[in-house]
Amino acid sequence: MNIFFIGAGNCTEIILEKMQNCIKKAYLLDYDVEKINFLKEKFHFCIESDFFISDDIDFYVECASVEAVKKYTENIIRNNKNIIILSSGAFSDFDFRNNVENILKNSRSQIFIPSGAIGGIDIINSLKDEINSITIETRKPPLSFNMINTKEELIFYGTAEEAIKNYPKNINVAITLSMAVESFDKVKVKIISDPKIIKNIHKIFIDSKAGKYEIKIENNPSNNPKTSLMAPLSVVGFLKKFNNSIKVGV
Ligand SMILES: NC(=O)C1=CN([C@@H]2O[C@H](COP(=O)(O)OP(=O)(O)OC[C@H]3O[C@@H](n4cnc5c(N)ncnc54)[C@H](OP(=O)(O)O)[C@@H]3O)[C@@H](O)[C@H]2O)C=CC1
Ligand SMILES: O=C([O-])CC(=O)C(=O)O
Repeated sequence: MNIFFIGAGNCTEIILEKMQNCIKKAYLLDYDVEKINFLKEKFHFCIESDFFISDDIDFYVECASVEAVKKYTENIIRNNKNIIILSSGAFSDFDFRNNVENILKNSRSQIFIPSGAIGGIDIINSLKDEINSITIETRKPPLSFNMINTKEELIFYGTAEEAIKNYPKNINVAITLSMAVESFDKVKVKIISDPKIIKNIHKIFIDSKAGKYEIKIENNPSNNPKTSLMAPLSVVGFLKKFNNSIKVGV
């Protein structure tokens, strides 16, 4: 398959590594030419590229930033191409979300938001209308927040929308949950900078008419300490099972 990557950083490198036997051509766009050159050297099927739309491309994959999602998605879906988005935080912007939904009404495109650094989206998909409350508590080492606190510190408590405004590279997971719940008011977010841990830990508490659920995820970080290794692996998992005729856990 041919993939256009928006962003040539940490997640893109991991996806390329894991998908190298399945990718024919990987187009790379990034502000940083050195990152592109590094990946071109490592994976010979990589090609530096400006943004373009082509029938040659099977998937656009965004592994860059909230801002990049806002810059490129509308063009991609106006042209009936599919995109996988990791920086799901972009969807907390009402105008952006609204425009995308309107364009999709007349487009054959699909937007795929992987579960990224969390799990339990299957539970939410099943219970959506039954949920009374949902909270995510995210705990990461201080380095992820460019902090040097020596004691545990609650650095944010509030809505998912406010959380992603304050921490656009650390809490996309809260917007992924909000998209799954189809409510931007319901998901409450706690963010803790914790010097005692080396993992990125997400706890999700769901109270619903069908039952109570607590999901704890202890992620190893990737080379980017803000980003859990599971986030790019969720894209790999999705791409590998996309063409399967039997889909499990849908
Ligand atoms: N949904 C989820 O569960 C998760 C989502 N994420 C998100 O995934 C994204 C990728 O993470 P990761 O690979 O670790 O990040 P990296 O910083 O390693 O790589 C992102 C690359 O994209 C570049 N970039 C950003 N915006 C643009 C743009 N508009 N045009 C061109 N290049 C751009 C960055 O350049 P520069 O450094 O100069 O900005 C950087 O080189 C991040 O937004 C992260 O927050 C991460 C973890 C979990
Ligand atoms: O990788 C993680 O653990 C979560 C993350 O950065 C995000 O949601 O933006």
